[in-house]
This record gives sequence, C-alpha cells and structure tokens, in this order.
Amino acid sequence: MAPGVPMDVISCTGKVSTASTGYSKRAFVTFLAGNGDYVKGVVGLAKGLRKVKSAYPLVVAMLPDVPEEHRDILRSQGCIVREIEPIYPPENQIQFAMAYYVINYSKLRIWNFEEYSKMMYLDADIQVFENIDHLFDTQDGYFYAVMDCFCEKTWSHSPQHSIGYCQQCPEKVTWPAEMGSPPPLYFNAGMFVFEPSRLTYESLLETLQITPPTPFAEQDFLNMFFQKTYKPIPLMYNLVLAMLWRHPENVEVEKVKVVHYCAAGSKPWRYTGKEANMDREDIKMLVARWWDIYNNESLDFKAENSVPEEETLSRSSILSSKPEPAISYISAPSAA
Ligand SMILES: O=c1ccn([C@@H]2O[C@H](COP(=O)(O)OP(=O)(O)O)[C@@H](O)[C@H]2O)c(=O)[nH]1
Ligand SMILES: OC[C@H]1O[C@H](O[C@@H]2[C@@H](O)[C@H](O)[C@@H](O)[C@H](O)[C@@H]2O)[C@H](O)[C@@H](O)[C@H]1O
Ligand SMILES: [Mn+2]
Repeated sequence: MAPGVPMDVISCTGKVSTASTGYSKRAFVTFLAGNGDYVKGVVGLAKGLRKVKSAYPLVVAMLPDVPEEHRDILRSQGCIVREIEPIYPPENQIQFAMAYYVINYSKLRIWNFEEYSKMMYLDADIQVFENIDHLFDTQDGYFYAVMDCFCEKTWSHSPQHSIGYCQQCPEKVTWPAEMGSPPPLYFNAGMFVFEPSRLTYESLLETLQITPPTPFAEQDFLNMFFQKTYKPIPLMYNLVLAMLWRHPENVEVEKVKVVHYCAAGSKPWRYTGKEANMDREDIKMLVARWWDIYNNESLDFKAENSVPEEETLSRSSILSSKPEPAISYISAPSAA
C-alpha cells in the first residue's frame, strides 16, 4: 500500500456535510486551449459528470484561441464557458517535460473565479466514473490533490528519478542523507480541490513572475506555492495511469473513481495502442469506458432537464441549509 498520509477527508458516503453551512457556490472547472482535439476531452468530462449525477456545473476556462465552433459544442453540452487571458512564465530557457506545458500556466486564472466559493479542477484528459461531489465538503483552507509518481521518463531530469526514489514507495530507495531532506509530498495537478480567492490569485501571479520555470511548469509551481496547505487525498480520486505499471501494489482498480489519461499514448481520442504499456488489458478497458461515455447520446445535455445556474444556486443553498446528518471526518486509508 502507498505510504500512509495524514489527512482528514469526508467519508465517502456522498452525503452533504453540515460543514457547508450557508450559501456556497460550487463548480467543477477544466482548462481548454487551442483548436485541437482536447475539446473531445471536455465533452467526455461533461458527459461523465452527468452520468454520475453530479450536482455541480462544469466551467471551462478557455484561452482566446478556442474556436467558436468548439465553444458552441461545449455550451450545447451544458458547460459554462469562461474565456481567460493566457499567462506566460517569466523569460526562460527551460526545457519543459512537454513543450506545450508552457500554456498550462494559464490554468492559474481559475483562482480569480471568485463567484465560486469552492471548485474542483479537472484536466480535460480526466474522466469521473463515480460521483465525487463529497470532496466539495472537505475542510476549507487546504489544497487537496493526489500524490504523483516520479518513475516515468518524463521525470528523468529530477534527482529523485536519478536515484530511483519515488514517494509512492519511500521504503524502496531511501532518500540519502547527503542529498538533504527528501522532497516534500508532490501532487499531480491534473485534479485538485481549491477555493478561488482574489488574494491568492494575485499572490500566485506575483510569485510566478519571480519563480524560474521548471520542467513540469505550473504543476511544479503549484506544488511549491501550496506546499504548506497541501493535503493528499487517496489515489482513487486521480489515477495517474503510470501507477498501474509503476506501483500496482498501491492501486485498487475497482475503487478508482477518477482516471487521468496522462500517460503517453493514453488520450482516448488519440489512442492507437502502439506506445509503451498501451496494449495492456486494463488500459484498453479504461479507454473503452471513456468512449462508452463519450458516444452515449443519452448523456448529452438536454436543456429541458436543466435548471438554469441561478436556480441551481438556490437549490444548492436549500441543500446546504437543510439539516443534514453530520458526517464524521475520517482519517482515510493510505493513499491507494
Ligand atoms: O493542446 C492542449 C493541451 C493541453 N490542454 C489542457 O491542459 C491540460 C494539461 O495537459 P495534459 O493533460 O495533456 O498534460 P498531462 O496531464 O498529460 O501531462 C489538458 O488536460 C487540457 O485541459 C488543452 O486544452 N489543449
Ligand atoms: O503542465 C504540467 C503537467 O503536469 C502533470 O502531468 C503529468 C504527466 O506529464 C505525466 O506523464 C507525468 O508522469 C506526471 O508525473 C505529470 O504530473 C499534470 O497531469 C498536467 O495537468 C500538467 O499540470
Ligand atoms: Mn492531464
């Protein structure tokens, strides 16, 4: 099992917690850039959230280069489209792990969505297979995300990769004293629970301008910025596919609620099965499950079934005012 992680999370009963007292506007948010095929990822995500009957809308923070045709597709799927301005890191010569990561700093604009009190960020290459609304009831003041893995070659630039150390199995290769203290717990930034705040937003942008970029771009930056308030949540909330072959002992596939198609060659809408590990039966099954949702027309947005956002708000405020059985915060099992 993965190392035990100190955390309190809502028991996965899915009940509304009394913690969300009073009016609180919540939403999922994803990020879309370019005129390429990631729009399929967002459509899949919107349909997946509908399939699990999530109570909250999906906001799409999109760069100006997303074509109107793609915006119409997303509106027709019930998404709330929000155009954002790009954010670029300071001048640098860095070699990002993937060249296109440079656009991912624009994700930081979501901290400025102050009309929401709590949001859950999901990459467009993520699918939600079980309802995770209960994560909105996590205690405020923290940054919740799943721990990443350092074993893929995309990490070959890092000291931890060079000595074979991974936080998913810290006992396998212990961190040598001569390299100082081991790296702090590090999260995958494809999924996280956060609270939009103008103050945090401005601090993020100011800090970014004086922070030299690093290979994992905004993910590295977010890990540095939220190091003190980061609370790991179990792997079931963001299965980074490489965990299946790097740390199978930490994965209970039947418990996985969220799958992150981030391994090379695993984007379902581009899947060929030719890249390393892509011919695995579990990968084929997870890609097929993604397509089942994407192609399921009964999951398309139907305006007549929807409740306009403002009404949804009042419903959620009724929900939060309705006396709900308090639920206990439990110290969750280790992150697996
Ligand atoms: O051409 C692109 C590349 C990335 N993204 C967005 O940026 C996120 C991060 O990129 P990606 O998921 O490919 O990174 P990975 O998690 O695979 O390293 C994607 O999920 C999308 O939300 C996008 O919209 N268009
Ligand atoms: O821009 C930096 C990116 O960093 C992350 O990518 C993953 C991916 O590259 C895997 O292949 C690695 O193995 C994994 O460790 C790494 O975290 C986030 O998923 C993505 O949303 C984005 O923030
Ligand atoms: Mn991703």
